[in-house]
Amino acid sequence: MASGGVILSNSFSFYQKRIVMSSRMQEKNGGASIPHVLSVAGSDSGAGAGIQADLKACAARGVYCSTVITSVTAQNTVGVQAVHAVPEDFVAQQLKSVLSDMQVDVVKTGMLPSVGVVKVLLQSLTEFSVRALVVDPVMVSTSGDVLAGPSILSTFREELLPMANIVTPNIKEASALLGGIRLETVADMRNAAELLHALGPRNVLVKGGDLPDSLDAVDIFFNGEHFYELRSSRIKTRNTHGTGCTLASCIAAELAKGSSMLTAVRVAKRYVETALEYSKDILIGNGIQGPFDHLLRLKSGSQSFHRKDAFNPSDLFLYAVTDSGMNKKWGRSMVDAVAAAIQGGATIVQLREKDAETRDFLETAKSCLAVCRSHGVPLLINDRVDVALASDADGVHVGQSDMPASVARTLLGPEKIIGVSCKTIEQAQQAWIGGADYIGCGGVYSTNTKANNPTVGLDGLKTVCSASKLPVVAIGGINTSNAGTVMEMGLPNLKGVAVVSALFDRENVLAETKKLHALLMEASSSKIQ
Ligand SMILES: Cc1ncc(COP(=O)(O)OP(=O)(O)O)c(N)n1
Ligand SMILES: Cc1ncsc1CCOP(=O)(O)O
Ligand SMILES: [Mg+2]
Repeated sequence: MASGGVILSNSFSFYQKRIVMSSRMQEKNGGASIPHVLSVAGSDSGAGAGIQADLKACAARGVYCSTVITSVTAQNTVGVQAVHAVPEDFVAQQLKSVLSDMQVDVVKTGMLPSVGVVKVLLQSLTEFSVRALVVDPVMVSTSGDVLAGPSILSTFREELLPMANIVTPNIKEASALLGGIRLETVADMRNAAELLHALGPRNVLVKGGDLPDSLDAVDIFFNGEHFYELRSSRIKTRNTHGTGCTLASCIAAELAKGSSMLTAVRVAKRYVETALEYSKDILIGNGIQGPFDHLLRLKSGSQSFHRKDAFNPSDLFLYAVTDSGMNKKWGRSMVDAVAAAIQGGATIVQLREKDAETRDFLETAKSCLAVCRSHGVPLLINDRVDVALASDADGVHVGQSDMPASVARTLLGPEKIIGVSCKTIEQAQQAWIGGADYIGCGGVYSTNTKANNPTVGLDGLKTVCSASKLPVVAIGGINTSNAGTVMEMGLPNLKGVAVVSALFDRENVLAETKKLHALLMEASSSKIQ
């Protein structure tokens, strides 16, 4: 077994020290520590790589990230215009500030511009215990600019790599570390991984993204015993600036959370692939290589991101809630039914699939979303936050026995719409506290669509509407013969009606939706006068 690695995971003295330290911290602060990565790297003014990428990657992976800046680069998507090295004693000062105060789990290195900086780092690591060292041997930027000269190679080989728990070179870096050997095939990468491992790091990941003539991106992971060929399909995008820094930071983050090395590498690869796929079309800067979106939020075409208002309560005016059984009975597809309802005047749609297989539900959601988006009508998913996330729908509607609104909000983020079914003032209050956007109140009248659902009647609706801090939509047994009555009551916060059978258990969805829409328009205009 290699002798390298800052801390051997089975090192008794290390754990003794850590246990003493953390219990002391908790005694003092009374709180729990959170996984912590320290990034020792250079700053990228364009924020695609370097310290900025490390911060975003750790944030995306739910890990705290502190920073020691080794160098400040003037950089954009065109290239590196200038480099200003931070004096070595000031790098040492930053290291001391962080490590003497904070409980760092994993140190991740990026740009280490001089032998002196490497030595300062190694000295700090002998003074302060951390659980692992992840070395991304940054030498050349993706634009081809040199970030660490050849003079540093022997220090990397002889002093840094033996301390590393993992080193993550790309093909050019692996070649440079091994004296310029040719790396052109997967077999060459395996050979390089073995040679690098012999220098002392406990694990090696040789990244094959730059390997010519390959449809897949192949990385070789070697732990001293086994080789793993980690393959993923190559994503066609210009937005790959910072992938190396991000991958290494993500490995560090997963290690800090307690993953094994192989799991950390696998998770990190999947995360980078997802982020690249998600942001393959975003446009930042005019150079040939752009940054990507670590937080998966800038995706072009995502209407929900670009929507000006996260939620407009007037969208609740005519709320169409689907039912696949009814649509099947009348011989039409879900997409056709949704399109007809929108054409007839539905202002929001909820996909309510109680019996569908998850895979079919997701496909239906995606198809319906395309229709809804093309008409600017929000699409919500009934019950299933996972399907809402996977389809990028505009939100969810949850009931009292479904996922709590507060949890759905955490998962879906601030922009998505969340509706909650409420029959009482207390439930309405809880929905508001939980971060919901609206409440659905009912059943107002009895219905065959939802079994075992006690009605609240018009009185119950009135009680909830009067107390609610959120906009309300009435649901349950509402149709063309009673919708006018509901709306003409002029209840505070009542914005519209939600209907299933009155639209979808009918032969002509378009005609029925138009009829209900006209009636609601009339009821709301009579309310204004
Ligand atoms: C707009 C709207 N209001 C209420 C409901 C009912 O939701 P829930 O109580 O979770 O019952 P199910 O629909 O899941 O059976 C709703 N779907 N939409
Ligand atoms: C889902 C739901 N939640 C309360 S009543 C109800 C069913 C509404 O269906 P319909 O409009 O056919 O009465
Ligand atoms: Mg439900």
